[in-house]
Amino acid sequence: MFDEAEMRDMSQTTGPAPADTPRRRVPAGAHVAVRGLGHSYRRADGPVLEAMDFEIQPGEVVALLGRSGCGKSTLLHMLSGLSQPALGEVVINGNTVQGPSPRWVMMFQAPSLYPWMTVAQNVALGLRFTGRSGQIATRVPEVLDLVDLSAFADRNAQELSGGQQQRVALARSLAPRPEVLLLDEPFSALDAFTRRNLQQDVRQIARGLGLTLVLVTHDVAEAVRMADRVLVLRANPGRIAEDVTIELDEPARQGTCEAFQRAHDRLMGLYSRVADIDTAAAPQTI
Ligand SMILES: Nc1ncnc2c1ncn2[C@@H]1O[C@H](COP(=O)(O)OP(=O)(O)OP(=O)(O)O)[C@@H](O)[C@H]1O
Repeated sequence: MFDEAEMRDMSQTTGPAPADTPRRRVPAGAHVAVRGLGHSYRRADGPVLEAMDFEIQPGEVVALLGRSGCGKSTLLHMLSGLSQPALGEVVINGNTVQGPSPRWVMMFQAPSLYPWMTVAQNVALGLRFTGRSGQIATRVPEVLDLVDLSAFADRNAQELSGGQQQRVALARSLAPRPEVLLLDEPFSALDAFTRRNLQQDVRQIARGLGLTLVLVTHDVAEAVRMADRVLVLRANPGRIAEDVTIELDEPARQGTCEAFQRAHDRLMGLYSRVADIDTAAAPQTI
C-alpha cells in the first residue's frame, strides 16, 4: 500500500510539473452544503426528509446514523445527484448538484462487479465510464495498490471474497479521483473482522487522499470507528437530531481502549434517545 504522503501526492497535484519545481497542491476533498433540503416520494405519505441544513468540510468523514426508514439513503442519493430533492439543494464546492458526476461517487452495499471480468478490468470501468480511458494503464495499478489488491489484478472478480470484492468496488470508485465518496452501508454484508479491517482502511485511504467521505450506517461502532462527525437522524420526517464530533485519535479508533468505549457509549446514548422519541411519536397498535 502507499503511505499517506504518497497518496496525497497522487491526489492533490494539479497536472504535470517540472521535476525540480514543487507541484501546486489543492485540497482533494470538496466542501458540501445541504440547504433547506426536503423531500416527499408521494404527497399522501408526507415528507421523508425535512428542513435539512448542514455543511461538510473538505476532507471530513461524516456518518449519517439513523434507524431503518429515517431517510438516510434518500439523503445520500440526493448528495450523489442520483435523485433531486423536492425542496432545497445540495451544493458541492459552490456548484448545485444536478446529476451524477465522477466528482461525487456513490458506493453501494453490493459491490456490483462484472464476475467474468478481471479485477483490473472492473476497476478500469470506473475510468472508461467517465471518459478517462487514457489513464487506465497508470491509474488502475495505483488504485489497486491503494486497496491492497495488486496481487489480484488478473483474477476474475467472482474468485474474490466479499470483502475483496468491496475493495475492488472501492478502487473502481476511487479511480476517477472523486472529491466526495458516498458509502451506503457498504460493509453490512461482511463478517465482523472483514468489516472492521475495511472500516479502518477506508478511513485511512480517505484521510490520505483528503477525500470528503459520507457514509450511511445503523451501526454505532462503525460510526465511532470511521467518522469525524456523526449526524444522528430522526424519522418521520427525517431530520438532524444531533450533530456529534468524534474526537478520537487513530489508534483509539481501533476500538480496544476506554476512550473508544466512552465515545461509543455517549453516541449510543444520544442515538437511543433519538430512537425512543421516534418510537413514541410513531403510530402504535396494541
Ligand atoms: N422510491 C421510493 N418510493 C417511495 N417511497 C420510498 C422510496 N424510497 C424510499 N422510500 C421511503 O422513504 C423512507 C426513507 O427511506 P430510506 O431508504 O431513505 O431510509 P433509510 O434510513 O436509508 O432506511 P434503511 O436504513 O432501512 O436503508 C421510507 O419510508 C421508505 O419506505
